[in-house]
Amino acid sequence: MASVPHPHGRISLQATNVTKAFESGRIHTTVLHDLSIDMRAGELTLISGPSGCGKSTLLAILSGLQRPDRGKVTALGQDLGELDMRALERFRLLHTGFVFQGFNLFPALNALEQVELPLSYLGLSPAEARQRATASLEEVGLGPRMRLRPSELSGGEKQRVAIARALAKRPELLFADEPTSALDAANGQVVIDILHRIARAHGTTVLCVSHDPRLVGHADRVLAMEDGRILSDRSQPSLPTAVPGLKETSA
Ligand SMILES: Nc1ncnc2c1ncn2[C@@H]1O[C@H](COP(=O)(O)OP(=O)(O)OP(=O)(O)O)[C@@H](O)[C@H]1O
Repeated sequence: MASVPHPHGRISLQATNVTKAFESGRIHTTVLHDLSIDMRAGELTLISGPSGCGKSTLLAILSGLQRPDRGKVTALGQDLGELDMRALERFRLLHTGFVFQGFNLFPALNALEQVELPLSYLGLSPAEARQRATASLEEVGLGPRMRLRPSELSGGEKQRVAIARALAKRPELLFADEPTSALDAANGQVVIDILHRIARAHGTTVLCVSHDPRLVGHADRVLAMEDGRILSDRSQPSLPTAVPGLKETSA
């Protein structure tokens, strides 16, 4: 698998006139209204907004997990609507990483094994998988703790394992759905700063959705969403992302 890094600043992910509705019995709810946005490589974009405004649905559509009813999603130059289910799955495997609120770790595996496991699906040899997994865990500051299982790690550390697992695939697109909501303020800040550093260091397009207002200052760009629409779109000078214990990587 050769994943070519998308140049920093280049538009890498785009939604054009996307509409999505759900039917529940006789109730028809339009969750996304003719929404258009684009995101750039090397940036952390935060989509913030109240519960139920459509953030997770938008993330699912942008990542190819769901299809829009109308409109188009272009990821890394590929119109996702042109891909059948199998091709879409392959696209996601090769190019995307996900981080979720609940970490989604296997209780019986240590941190190193959690990160190695998905690399086998990419066809990496065990030696390559180990080398990549180790590098990713070191990058998120967990080098010394990589032999520990989830029950032996704090919430913040578990989320860092989940980030390392996504990072080890070297995805061009990294999606995070409420990655800090199970964490206290300090750990939440470390997690968002790690995601920010990944965008910078690897040219990754990082899209994070959250209703946590504390994250706003840590993103390159903040899209405020309400009732299925983008209300404001603000780029901002980003804060330094020095995280104690993290390995420095060059951009
Ligand atoms: N599969 C589905 N079937 C029916 N309704 C759905 C489905 N998925 C989402 N919805 C509805 O769409 C609306 C938006 O949901 P979504 O999860 O995208 O919002 P959100 O902004 O991410 O909320 P939260 O911050 O609480 O996670 C909600 O009213 C939800 O009930």
